Amino acid sequence: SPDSLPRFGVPLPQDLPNAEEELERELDNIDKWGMDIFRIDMLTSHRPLTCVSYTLFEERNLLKSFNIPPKTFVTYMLNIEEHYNKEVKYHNQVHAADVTHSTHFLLCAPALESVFTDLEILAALFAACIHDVRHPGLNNQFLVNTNSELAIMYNDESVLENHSLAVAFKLLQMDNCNMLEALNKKAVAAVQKMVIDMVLATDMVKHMSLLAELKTMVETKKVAGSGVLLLDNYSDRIQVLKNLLHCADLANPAKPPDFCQQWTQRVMGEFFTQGDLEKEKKMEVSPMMDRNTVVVEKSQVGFIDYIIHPLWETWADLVYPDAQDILMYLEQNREYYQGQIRDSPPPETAGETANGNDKDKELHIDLTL
Ligand SMILES: COc1ccc(C2=NN(C3CCN(C(=O)CN4C(=O)CCC4=O)CC3)C(=O)[C@@H]3CC=CC[C@H]23)cc1OC
Ligand SMILES: [Mg+2]
Ligand SMILES: [Zn+2]
Repeated sequence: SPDSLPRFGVPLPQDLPNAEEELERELDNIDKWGMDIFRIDMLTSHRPLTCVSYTLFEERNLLKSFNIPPKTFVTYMLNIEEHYNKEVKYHNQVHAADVTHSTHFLLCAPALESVFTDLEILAALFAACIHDVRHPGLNNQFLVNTNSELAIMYNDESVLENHSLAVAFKLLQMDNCNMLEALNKKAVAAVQKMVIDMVLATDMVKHMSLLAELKTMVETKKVAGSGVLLLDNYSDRIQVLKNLLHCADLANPAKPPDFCQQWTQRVMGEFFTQGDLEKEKKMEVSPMMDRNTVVVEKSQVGFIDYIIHPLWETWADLVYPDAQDILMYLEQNREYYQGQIRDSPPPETAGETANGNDKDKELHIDLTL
């Protein structure tokens, strides 16, 4: 019947004869880290978020568990997807779909089996879907420095993250969009609080404190007899979910090389666009955003060494040995970028060269050779 939903929630491109079977093949990898979200974006006419979230909610039986009418779920998700910015090169609906899929994968870790309730899983997937909605392709610092409407609205505090949350909960109130309508008030309040806590934790200013807490949790890790994590209070449970979403948001360098490199191109495209705008406005250009000075490969090595590896190494300890393959991809990608850096000589110690000779003399010798 006309009002029945398409199989994957979204209409498929008419000009692709076997789009449905191609899409089915890609979605067969939905429980694998290497699922090709870029191909799903293409096969769904750029609605990967609705397609992936619908597939995941069906697979996890969350629509039935919470009496979410499929039509309502899809209507809401299409609405959310529409509110991601297609012109933004990185923080668009493909990133949201990718983070939602990565969140699902991380929740599947054996160390987390039966640890989280369906309500907590719904909250985590929902948070991933909406966490960057209405992202303008500009960072918080830019919005604050330019006294933007958003920065004033949110008093300079996690401006983008607050905005995404407000938009997501506002859209729930639109016609036929309230996917949480069948939940009782207490459950809705619990989901809303968890989603707010998780999305606010994706603001990179929270990274160091989040990682420090995760390290403490790993050091004092309580494990049940079956080997799964023991989390017996809200604070510990939400702390793991915050870090899980943060890891999913910082998963690009830990993905198969060709996906990692596509994400790098996209994020640098977005960063350089902001850098150009900062130059235009005679502002100081933000770190990693000056297309004339940035060495992309060096930025990736620095990003991996200072941010990504410390986080993922700690996460991998928490769920040991479930994230070992992810760590492998991360180390492989780090080596790739390190190898791409035009071979600069090894760092010299002050005043003398690598083999201990006096710099000037060696330079002299070179010149006369
Ligand atoms: C695929 O590649 C990237 C994907 C996402 C980001 C994000 N970056 N950021 C901050 C930018 C400023 N930061 C740094 O400069 C960190 N840093 C150092 O301090 C030394 C070297 C280095 O890179 C912290 C992260 C974001 O805030 C984005 C939004 C949320 C999550 C990650 C995103 C960066 C990527 O490649 C550099
Ligand atoms: Mg964000
Ligand atoms: Zn994000």
